[in-house]
Amino acid sequence: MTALRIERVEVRDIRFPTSLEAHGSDAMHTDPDYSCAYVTIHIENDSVLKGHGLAFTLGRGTEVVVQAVRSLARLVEGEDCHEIWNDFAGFWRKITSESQMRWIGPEKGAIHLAVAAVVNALWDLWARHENKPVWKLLVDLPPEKLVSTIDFRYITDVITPAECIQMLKEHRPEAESEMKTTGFPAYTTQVGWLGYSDDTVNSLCKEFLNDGFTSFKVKVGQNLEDDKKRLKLVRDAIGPDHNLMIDANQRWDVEEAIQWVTELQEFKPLWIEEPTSPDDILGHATIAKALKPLDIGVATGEMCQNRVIFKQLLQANAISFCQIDSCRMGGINEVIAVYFMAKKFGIPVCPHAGGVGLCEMVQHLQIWDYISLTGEKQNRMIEWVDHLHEHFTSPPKVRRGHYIAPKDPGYSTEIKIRSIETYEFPDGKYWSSVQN
Ligand SMILES: C[C@H](O)[C@@H](O)CC(=O)C(=O)O
Ligand SMILES: [Mg+2]
Repeated sequence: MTALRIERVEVRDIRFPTSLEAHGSDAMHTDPDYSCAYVTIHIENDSVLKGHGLAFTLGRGTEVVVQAVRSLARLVEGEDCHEIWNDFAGFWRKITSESQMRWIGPEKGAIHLAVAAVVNALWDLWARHENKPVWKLLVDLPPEKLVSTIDFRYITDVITPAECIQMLKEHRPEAESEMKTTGFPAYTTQVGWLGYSDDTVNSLCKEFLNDGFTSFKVKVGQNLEDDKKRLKLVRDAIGPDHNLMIDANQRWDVEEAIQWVTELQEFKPLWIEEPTSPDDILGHATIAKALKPLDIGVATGEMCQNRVIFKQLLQANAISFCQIDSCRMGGINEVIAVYFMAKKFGIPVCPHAGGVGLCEMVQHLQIWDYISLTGEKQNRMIEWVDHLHEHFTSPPKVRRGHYIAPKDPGYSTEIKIRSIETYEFPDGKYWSSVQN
């Protein structure tokens, strides 16, 4: 087999000025500029095959993740991709456990975001090399091979490689064709950004209902009376039978969360997302117990730093919905470990996708889950936000409120050159024009 040697890991700071129109705003992140550390892996003597990966950020601070990618690059450059893919868990452990760098994590924060960007680029490259979209690569890998990509350190008390291999289904061609035609259910957060006016919220509800959406998420947590008004507006617009979810983005203390959400029960939220600190496992468990009689579930995960936190959330009965994020943990290798654990605990995964490039990635993971792991759609949906897809070479397709399985090879993470030239920070055309 010809070697696929990694010549260079290139990383860029890309920032889109979404804060200008309050896109993506919530109770804690009032002015996000959807951004990313964007990685391109170049292969020696090959100008065509490249891998693209990203870690989502909110603007300021992206430079820290970019620097972290540069620090990791020396562990990646010069490696042969085939050797990485043959022992992906070993490579993952090498870059997450480097004896000096692990001190600035371990497996959390900026260094772990950098791991995600690099690891996701390696999966994109692998899928392109196989000429398949990532979901299909995941589906087609023999169970032993797929499971061998996971580093099980810290989770064997809950799940083992043998159990994961057992869980994987035989190939299901009918499920594949269903994903290519009907697709997987989506929900929208578009109607719920905190900085949007009531008129905008109202017209977006109508637009998404017309597009076939049946589940809607709204931001809460800044002001209780405003939350009530906003939720009444949305509930009236979508009707009593559609799903309404609420998201506080870590705004409250534990008791405050219980009281606030209790005040909102009349709007019948399906879940309260990120009620408190993402690190507070027992706090989530307390909230979940208190809200159970109200039939309101707890959802979290977009800021869960690694598989260990997810493991404990599941062990503690702290969540009813598990919200993996494609680039908060260390890329696909770690995310699928969480899918396996969620299946074992019977908790549905509803991936987080409010950001740039996240809808692009998580569709692959959830479609794999449906085809190969759980075969379930009940209580499962992929978040959809309609921002910035025009900057990607393979934007996701959402039809009648469903994600349609992507066809293009890779992880849908390649950003168009023109967009890079415009939005690279600080010297791209857009940023140099606003700074002058
Ligand atoms: C800052 C992001 O837009 C965040 O509000 C996204 C989020 O919480 C979600 O999509 O859920
Ligand atoms: Mg959220």
